[in-house]
Amino acid sequence: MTQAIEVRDLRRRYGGPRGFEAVKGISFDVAHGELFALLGTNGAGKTSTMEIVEGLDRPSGGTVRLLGQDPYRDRATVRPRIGVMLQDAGFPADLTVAETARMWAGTLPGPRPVPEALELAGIGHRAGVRVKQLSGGERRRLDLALALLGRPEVLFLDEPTTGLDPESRRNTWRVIRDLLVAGTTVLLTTHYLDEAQALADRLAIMHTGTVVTTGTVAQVVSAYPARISFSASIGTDIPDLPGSPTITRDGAAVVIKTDALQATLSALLRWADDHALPLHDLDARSASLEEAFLTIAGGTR
Ligand SMILES: Nc1ncnc2c1ncn2[C@@H]1O[C@H](COP(=O)(O)OP(=O)(O)OP(=O)(O)O)[C@@H](O)[C@H]1O
Repeated sequence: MTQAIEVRDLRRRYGGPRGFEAVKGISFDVAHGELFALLGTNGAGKTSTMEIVEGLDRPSGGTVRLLGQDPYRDRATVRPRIGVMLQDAGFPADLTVAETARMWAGTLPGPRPVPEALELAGIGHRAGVRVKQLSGGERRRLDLALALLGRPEVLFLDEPTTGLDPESRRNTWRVIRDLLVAGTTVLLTTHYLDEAQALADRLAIMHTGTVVTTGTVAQVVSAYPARISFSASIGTDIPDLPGSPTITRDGAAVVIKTDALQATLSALLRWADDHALPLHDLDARSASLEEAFLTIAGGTR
């Protein structure tokens, strides 16, 4: 079966052939019904990538297939099958929520009933309110409702929960999960790593226009070392430990990074027991998505 989205060696240069290359030859696939998250530092190229996959922009190099078609050239046939959550849909602020949705629905073939889309996005209770009176979070929900109006097969969500309070974020996550269960494919950008962890089947971490790592959360995280930290009396000699860990000390604070958490930790605890040495503030954990991200953002991998 073909993928819902296929991106091959995608490039996007701004300002002509000698201009700035914001996306430097990236490749990824998104299967039907999958949520793929693009993560990355500011300016990494996520929005540039998203806009090309949506068909808003032409690549400077490489190819993109969206639902088997070229999203830029075949935009007229692809557009009705996708939903894009715009940051600011640009409707008159004097219209009410329901009027805005009806106006948008008027441009779509076979849209959902407006009340259904508003309820789905959790903004049904504000249907009669003028857009200019909505809070920032309510605006984001209206943006989501508009994206859902066309019953999209592929949904593009560019930072969908930025500015939402924690409860609204979780409501939006529920909406997204329900859409995935119903078979919708989702391409998401987010700065919230917990959002990617909660929703993404697979993800890519971008940095300065390239994909540095991609895979499931577990696959991405497994490439980074686990971390053990504790405080020990200054002058204590830490023994050789299995797993070839790197050990750094700052006064009494010790940080051990290892690819073999269980073996390193077991040996450390045995050694501490044998010497009746208390390890204060002992903490041991596998790498997190945040650590992988920060390592990449810091340019150390
Ligand atoms: N129209 C444009 N003309 C020139 N440069 C642009 C244009 N759009 C984006 N860029 C540049 O391309 C790079 C990538 O921008 P992009 O918006 O794709 O990054 P991003 O990963 O979405 O960042 P953020 O997380 O800050 O939204 C940035 O350096 C940006 O300044």
